[in-house]
Amino acid sequence: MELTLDRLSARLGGRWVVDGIDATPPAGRLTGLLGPNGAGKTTLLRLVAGVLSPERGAVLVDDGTAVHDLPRRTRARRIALLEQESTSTAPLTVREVVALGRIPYRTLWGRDEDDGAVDRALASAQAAELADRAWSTLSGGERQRVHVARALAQEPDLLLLDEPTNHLDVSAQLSLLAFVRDLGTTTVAALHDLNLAAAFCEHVLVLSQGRLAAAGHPREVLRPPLLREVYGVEADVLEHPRTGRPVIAFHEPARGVSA
Ligand SMILES: Nc1ncnc2c1ncn2[C@@H]1O[C@H](COP(=O)(O)OP(=O)(O)OP(=O)(O)O)[C@@H](O)[C@H]1O
Repeated sequence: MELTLDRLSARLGGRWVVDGIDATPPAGRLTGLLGPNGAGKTTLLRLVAGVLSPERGAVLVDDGTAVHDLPRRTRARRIALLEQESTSTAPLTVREVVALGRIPYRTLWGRDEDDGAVDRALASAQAAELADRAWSTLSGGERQRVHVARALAQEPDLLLLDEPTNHLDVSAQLSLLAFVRDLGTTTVAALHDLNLAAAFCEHVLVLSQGRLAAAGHPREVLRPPLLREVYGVEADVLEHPRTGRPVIAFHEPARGVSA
């Protein structure tokens, strides 16, 4: 899906939390949404998903249709949002949780048009072995994989992931991001781990206090002056010996000096 953010702005609690963002995440690729705590990443993802309405500007898809003008069912089929720390307290099995992602595809009689979609999504998210478990008994990392499966079951054209690697061990983090990168779906993922973003993203957007501080390929964007300005950290940026991508080696903060 083609996606354009056009002067996108939203105010929460009387403050501009997303402030005039212009951006074009590349279609069919993985874009990392970066920035310190409170920078506006979650709010931006919710605006793009159409869950929140912008106060100014717009989110445009395809030939320039505003996300908010898409019919509800179309939006539910085409855009999946994996929220941070999604919870579900209902006594559901994992398969039932993933099947919630298929609701926009149910016919009037409640039948899914594609009864293989749930199994495909479970397999892709490496959660197939959890299918018959009770949701409430899963570990944090297992729950995260199931949430990813639910978003994949929606078979969206635009995948929005808020900290998808939360709770995942290193192997699961690498497999998830490699999978999402190779999916060919326009994906925007809020990430805190800059080295994961550097390794897997084609494009990164860096937010700072609601504004776009930088955008581009991680190699161009993730440089020491930007890391200092946006995150208040010192770092050396090296080159990965195998991939040529940036590897960020952070310095310890100086004692007694706050960022
Ligand atoms: N409903 C709300 N009312 C008032 N302020 C809000 C509301 N929701 C979010 N904010 C504020 O907006 C700012 C941006 O929040 P947001 O959750 O988008 O940031 P984030 O970049 O996702 O942060 P984190 O990395 O900590 O998850 C924060 O300062 C937050 O306190």
